[in-house]
Amino acid sequence: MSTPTILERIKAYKLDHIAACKEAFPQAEVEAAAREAGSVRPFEDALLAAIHQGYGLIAEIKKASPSKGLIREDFDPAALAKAYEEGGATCLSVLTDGPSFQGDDSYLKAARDATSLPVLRKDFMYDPYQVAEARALGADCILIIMASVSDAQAAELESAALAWGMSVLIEVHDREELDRALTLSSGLIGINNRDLHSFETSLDVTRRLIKHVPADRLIVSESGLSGPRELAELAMYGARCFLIGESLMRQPDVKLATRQLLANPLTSAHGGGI
Ligand SMILES: O=C(O)c1ccccc1NCC(=O)[C@H](O)[C@H](O)COP(=O)(O)O
Repeated sequence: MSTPTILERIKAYKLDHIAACKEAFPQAEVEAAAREAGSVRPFEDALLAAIHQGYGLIAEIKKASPSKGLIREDFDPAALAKAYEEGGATCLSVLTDGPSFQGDDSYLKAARDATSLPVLRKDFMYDPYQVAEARALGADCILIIMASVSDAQAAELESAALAWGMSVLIEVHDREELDRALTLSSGLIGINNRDLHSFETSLDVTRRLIKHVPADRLIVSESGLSGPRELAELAMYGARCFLIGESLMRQPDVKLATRQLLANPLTSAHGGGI
């Protein structure tokens, strides 16, 4: 038997974790908490508005990763969220997975309470229970990783999120996943430059897949992005939205780094769309 990849290992412990959570907090209780969570902040609409003036940035609060280990020692989710907001980020992404990312549900709440930005719960979703849980925490968007779910699971997760009024970011890494994603209704397609089985990361993934995404979907290029030049280069291919974690988390001044990243966006006046 071959060694499981990181994504397969994450899925295995996550399914155990979901079963344990369901024992401890029955679905009806979590749904009641989700109904009390207050209004949803418009995640997809915020990105659509942002790209009229520049780039849409989903700035990620990420303490550690399986590929890099600890990324940021001085880690205060509320302060980081504020720095991102003041630096001009459009939305936040908060990793809530503990075992692989040193994340925590409380980080999402802290980050969201500290800003007015819409927030993505960045986690590995397999069950509508987690969607209700995400809403109960205050999340405005969930992630569906096509590499880790069946078509039926993806549709079930999407419809649960839409029923809660949330946005859905559907993440793909190859053509087959993209074709499957396009059978769903969400307008947000994340092209992950990182292969979640091997960790190999290349911006060629965005360059290759972007031309197969219909114009009515909003593309978010994710992972391995580190500077304005890279954003401008992908903007030439038609990407206007970016999800960035590690390179911003490694900056001593997160607000300044965010501001500098967004300062001179490539606009249509420069041309665009190769
Ligand atoms: O970041 C990882 O090493 C990783 C490994 C396995 C599954 C998921 C992983 N990351 C989750 C993400 O999607 C990224 O945090 C996100 O796209 C930001 O990427 P980056 O800017 O490279 O931190």
